[in-house]
Amino acid sequence: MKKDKKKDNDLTIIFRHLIPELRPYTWRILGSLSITGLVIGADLFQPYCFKWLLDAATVTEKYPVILQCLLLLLGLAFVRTLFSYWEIYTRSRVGEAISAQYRRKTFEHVLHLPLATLHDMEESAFEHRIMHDCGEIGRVYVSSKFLPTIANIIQTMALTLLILVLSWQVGLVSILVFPIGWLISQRMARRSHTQVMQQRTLVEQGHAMLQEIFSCIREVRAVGNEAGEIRRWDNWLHRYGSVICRTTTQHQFVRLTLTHLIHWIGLCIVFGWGGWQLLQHQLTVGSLLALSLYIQQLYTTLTSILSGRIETGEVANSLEALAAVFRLPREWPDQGEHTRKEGPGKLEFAQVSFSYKNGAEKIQNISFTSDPEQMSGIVGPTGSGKSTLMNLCMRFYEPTSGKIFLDGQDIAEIAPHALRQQIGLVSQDIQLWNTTIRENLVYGLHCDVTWEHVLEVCQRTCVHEFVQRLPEGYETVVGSRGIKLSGGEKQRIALARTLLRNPTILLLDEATSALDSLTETAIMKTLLQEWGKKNRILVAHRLATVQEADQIIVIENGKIVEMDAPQILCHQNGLYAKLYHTQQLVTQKR
Ligand SMILES: Nc1ncnc2c1ncn2[C@@H]1O[C@H](COP(=O)(O)OP(=O)(O)OP(=O)(O)O)[C@@H](O)[C@H]1O
Repeated sequence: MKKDKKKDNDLTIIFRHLIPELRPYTWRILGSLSITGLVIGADLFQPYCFKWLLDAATVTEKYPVILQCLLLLLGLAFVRTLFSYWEIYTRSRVGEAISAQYRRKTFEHVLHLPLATLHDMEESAFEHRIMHDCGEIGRVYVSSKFLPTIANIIQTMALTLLILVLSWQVGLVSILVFPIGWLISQRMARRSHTQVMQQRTLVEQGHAMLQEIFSCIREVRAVGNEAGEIRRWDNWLHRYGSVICRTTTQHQFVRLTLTHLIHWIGLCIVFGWGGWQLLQHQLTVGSLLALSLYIQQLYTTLTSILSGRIETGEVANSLEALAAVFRLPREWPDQGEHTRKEGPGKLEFAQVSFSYKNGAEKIQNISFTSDPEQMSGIVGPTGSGKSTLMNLCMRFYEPTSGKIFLDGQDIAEIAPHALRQQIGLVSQDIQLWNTTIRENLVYGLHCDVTWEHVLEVCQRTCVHEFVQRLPEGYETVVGSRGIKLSGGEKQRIALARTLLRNPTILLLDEATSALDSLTETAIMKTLLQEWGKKNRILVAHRLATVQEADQIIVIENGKIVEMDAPQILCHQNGLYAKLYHTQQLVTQKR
């Protein structure tokens, strides 16, 4: 995902992108912080109890006070434990709610991105945004860093005040350590931002690689390249390992150094100065103990603030990555008319040209009309642009020039959502959901259909024929992407699924290529007779599939080279006749 050239400071990124998103959770955050306030209160009270206890033992020598202080401390410990549980719970709830809000928003946005945008991206990138980055923001950052940091800042201020009250000289000197720590952490935060970026890129590459290997597992097995893939994976592991090792070492080093160094320096100051004040009888033993406990607490909160500061790089990266996703323009509902009255389904291409991003023109100046009740066949050599034409009809891509009209209306003025309710596409690459055949058949149906109607369509598309032989019939689970079905079975389900939506225009892109001739003939008969009122456009390599078509459009290198009825074209000396005779020859030889 592209990033802006000018880099913002990570705190600026957090303020710009995260804070506005927290607004709906203001009350929940305030509730969580109030509980944190109770925990802080208990922490602040504890050293004072010890001071009273020690002063009672060394100065006033009152044993009952010691017992009272001990009871108070034990009570405080139990109450604090309860408050802490409640605090962690409310904080996690806020964090999870924010993650869920980001996940919902990102998922919804990605679902509405144009196909062209989705195809340009690494498939796993969006998955990573939704699963990792959204979790990073809410669960990791807000619940365990952002809210604790606010609490730590409040606690730091209270502690500073208490220390100053107990001994202002010790207080002032011990606070001086903070600016030094802040400077170190600012520097580390900048470096960490870059390292986190490297880490993120590597993680995404790893995800993409795994996804690719597992989706191509048949090919890996077929060519026996398991060793090659293991080498590729090892290579990634090696690169990832060294980046993680470097980042973790630096993080841990800074965190430990800050924690130990600051603690030690702080304690030396307290006991050095405090000891001297004790000798001068300006401080009691109880006050010295309370001071040292407060200083310990102060430095613990300070180091949490500082290490939290170093780790802001990670969440800033996630926020920036999500902001980049949100900047990608949506396909719908911003464009075109949302609802549309159904027409007869006349489709007209008027001088349409198209090129994929930064590429040569794959469709050049194409004009043709396909009328209702007509069957048009599109044929041509592989790579000539037939599927691209289908994609343009569906508005998966926009023509670079020219227009496509549906019943006289430019499809650029119709919202893709409304357009696609009228056009049914069965594409070459059939995707089935990993669920039952029944659920696959009715997937995405907007209108109510009876099971009898589903069965009727299944019979016409020869689905019923193979499903009834399956032990679990329509309740058979088809596996991931329909892996448990044959290519022809998948095609039949896809065809039935499209016909159930009852579109006005049917686009069949090699939709029967995997069927045996008998099944294909039966389905073509249905298309000709039962669905004869629809505008049907068939892309086919096998010319027998389109021999009953009213017109054939022959495409070569993105241009229409011939267009007429098949009976006429096969007697001309063009590309269609050449393809036709070659296929006949091959069939005769067999
Ligand atoms: N998403 C894409 N990005 C860039 N180029 C593409 C994309 N999809 C297809 N192409 C290119 O566009 C050209 C036309 O492809 P298209 O799939 O439309 O051909 P086709 O006639 O349907 O081929 P086939 O008969 O093999 O299915 C090809 O050169 C192909 O490489």
